[in-house]
Amino acid sequence: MRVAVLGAGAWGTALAVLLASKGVPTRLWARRKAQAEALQAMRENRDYLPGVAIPAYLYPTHDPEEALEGAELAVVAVPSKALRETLAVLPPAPWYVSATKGLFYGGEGVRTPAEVVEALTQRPVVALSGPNHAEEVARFLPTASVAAGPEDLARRVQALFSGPTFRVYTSRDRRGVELGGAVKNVLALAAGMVDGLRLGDNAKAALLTRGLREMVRFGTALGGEEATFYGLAGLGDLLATAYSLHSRNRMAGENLVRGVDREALEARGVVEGLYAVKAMVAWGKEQGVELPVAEAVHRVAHEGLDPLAALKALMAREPKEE
Ligand SMILES: NC(=O)c1ccc[n+]([C@@H]2O[C@H](COP(=O)([O-])OP(=O)(O)OC[C@H]3O[C@@H](n4cnc5c(N)ncnc54)[C@H](O)[C@@H]3O)[C@@H](O)[C@H]2O)c1
Ligand SMILES: O=P(O)(O)OC[C@H](O)CO
Repeated sequence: MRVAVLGAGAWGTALAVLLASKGVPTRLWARRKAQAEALQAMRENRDYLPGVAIPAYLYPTHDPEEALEGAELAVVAVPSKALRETLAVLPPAPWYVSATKGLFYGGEGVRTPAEVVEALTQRPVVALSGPNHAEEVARFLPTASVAAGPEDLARRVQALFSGPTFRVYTSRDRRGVELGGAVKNVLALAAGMVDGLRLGDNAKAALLTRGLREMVRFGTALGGEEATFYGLAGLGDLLATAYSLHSRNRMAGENLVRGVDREALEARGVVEGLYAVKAMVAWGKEQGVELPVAEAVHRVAHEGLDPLAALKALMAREPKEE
């Protein structure tokens, strides 16, 4: 039994390290040949996950055929913006685990990464999501995650990834699990703005609590179960990201406040919240649903509004019942 991990960024590498350290033969597909060669030569991913040794059972490759050869399943861990083009260049796997966090909005409404993988491959897909920083998972710090999808395959993912430092729960609510993982990135951008503006603990707690309500409103309207958003893949991931020094989303919020330009925001890695917020706001406008925190993040990140003005506007909203 072999596993293919698609995407040699921080998360793909961490998941591949986790599996290979359990003795699971794992092939890690890197988009760039030079990156695969560097991983082979140095046995370390210096660009995306420095300081973590690559175990013997992990084989990095740029060759699509070699990556998927004999794989029981493929774990998709590329940024959401690269999902379609990645699946287009790779041979199919029997089934997939989607570890990408993101949101798409188009003619078919809101789509999650697992839904996109399923539509493109016509194979079963389990989503794996939770409060999971690659830097900590790869260093074997205690972590919990959720495998959501068809029950038999979710259980298979649970058995495959579980170990002394990685505890996997199963869920049937794949949509809710993925919506939680996408919305928390938008809220983490807002949390980073509060941090950058030094507005204090009260402001951050208020923003995240109201943001959680927004996650529930958005997520249940799209078919997620309310309890999912109070679980690991919702509240759990929101806490891990919004208070983290690792988080690229939270850090991007801080950098937006400092006037760092849009291109430079992704210098430390992909910032999924910048894309997810577009999908959220477009959906909210079409459905006539208010999403005040997401709209404020959108105005700052994509329309150039001053962050302080956006936060003041949130405070000045019409008084209401909690
Ligand atoms: N980093 C984490 O802790 C973490 C944890 C859970 C989930 N995720 C999710 O995993 C996904 C990947 O995140 P990451 O942290 O590994 O990103 P990263 O920024 O560390 O790495 C991105 C990787 O994608 C590759 N890439 C960039 N553009 C590409 C393209 N157009 N086509 C193919 N490959 C491309 C890069 O070469 C790189 O290998 C995101 O959706 C993220 O939200 C990340
Ligand atoms: O670094 P971030 O902000 O993409 O967050 C990483 C993971 O999603 C945390 O669970």
